[in-house]
Amino acid sequence: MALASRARALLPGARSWGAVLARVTAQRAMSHRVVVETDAAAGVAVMKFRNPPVNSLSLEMVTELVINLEKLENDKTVRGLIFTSESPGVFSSGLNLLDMYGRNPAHYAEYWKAVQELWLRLYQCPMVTVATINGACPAGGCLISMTCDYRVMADNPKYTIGLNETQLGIVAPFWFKDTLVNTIGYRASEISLQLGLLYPPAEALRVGIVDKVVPEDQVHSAALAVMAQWLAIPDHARQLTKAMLRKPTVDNLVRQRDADIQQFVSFISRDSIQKGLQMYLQMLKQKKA
Ligand SMILES: CCCCC/C=C\CCCC/C=C/C(=O)SCCNC(=O)CCNC(=O)[C@H](O)C(C)(C)COP(=O)(O)OP(=O)(O)OC[C@H]1O[C@@H](n2cnc3c(N)ncnc32)[C@H](O)[C@@H]1OP(=O)(O)O
Repeated sequence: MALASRARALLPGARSWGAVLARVTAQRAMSHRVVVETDAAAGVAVMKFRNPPVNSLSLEMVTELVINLEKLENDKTVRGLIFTSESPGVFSSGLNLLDMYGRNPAHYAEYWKAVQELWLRLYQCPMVTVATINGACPAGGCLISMTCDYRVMADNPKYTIGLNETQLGIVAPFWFKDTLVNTIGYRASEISLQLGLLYPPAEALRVGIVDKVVPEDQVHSAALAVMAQWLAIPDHARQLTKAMLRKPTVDNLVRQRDADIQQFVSFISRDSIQKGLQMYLQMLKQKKA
């Protein structure tokens, strides 16, 4: 789908092409939450998250990620893509709680559609994708990294990774669960998802939610070495294999996208869930104080 069509699909409030482009352009002009650096000779791009303070996946950030991904997919010189945080400490704090709290149903629906779109695009990405996890990586941050072909994590015990949704009193949707099961297996997912576990690096490696743990100062060179290994495989063979492996999981969401949006809107709008999110946000503030 062309960039403008994608933008229009993601920004349903906009009534015309001009409005879509004006809105996207305005978002871009305001800030760049995603920085892309491309090494054309190596055929590798690095996408850095830059959404202070904690790289939360706000609607604007998700939209920028989707637009940048589409641009890179259309650039035939780029075969590999590395995700990382521009500022070590937090890879991504996950979905933006402020897009899920205190908003109206139309906003929740728009947000969820954009999050679905990001996952669908990342999970089916034809490029080799490597997550360089150089900070905390809960919930939606973990989801993004699990969509990648390979995960390298910095060996810092302060950093944790996992789907911790139940700890917030919310439920990871089925496609988050499917992605986890595909990554660490069914039994480990039963334990991990119900308890909302966040794993420090050594445990993350043991359970298989990351593939490699390296000293913090080597995390980027390790990701580049992994990328070189994967890029040695002919693209067409690797891409078809990836598509074959991931198609059933993708189809599962594609079949029920609208129902999933409705379920999200109805779940997140519940008073009890809103109350829980409010308390969680307060807890984050108090922890800081
Ligand atoms: C049955 C049907 C089901 C259908 C589906 C329905 C439902 C829902 C599914 C939803 C799936 C959700 C996925 C998610 O990703 S939810 C987000 C989960 N994220 C977290 O739990 C992480 C929370 N944050 C932290 O743990 C920490 O902030 C940190 C990432 C470890 C970084 O710590 P630190 O550097 O110490 O920063 P602070 O904690 O001080 O935070 C700085 C400010 O940032 C705000 N913050 C943090 N995380 C988020 C976030 N995810 N979204 C928005 N804002 C966030 C924090 O409140 C501070 O704000 P302040 O400066 O105003 O106090």
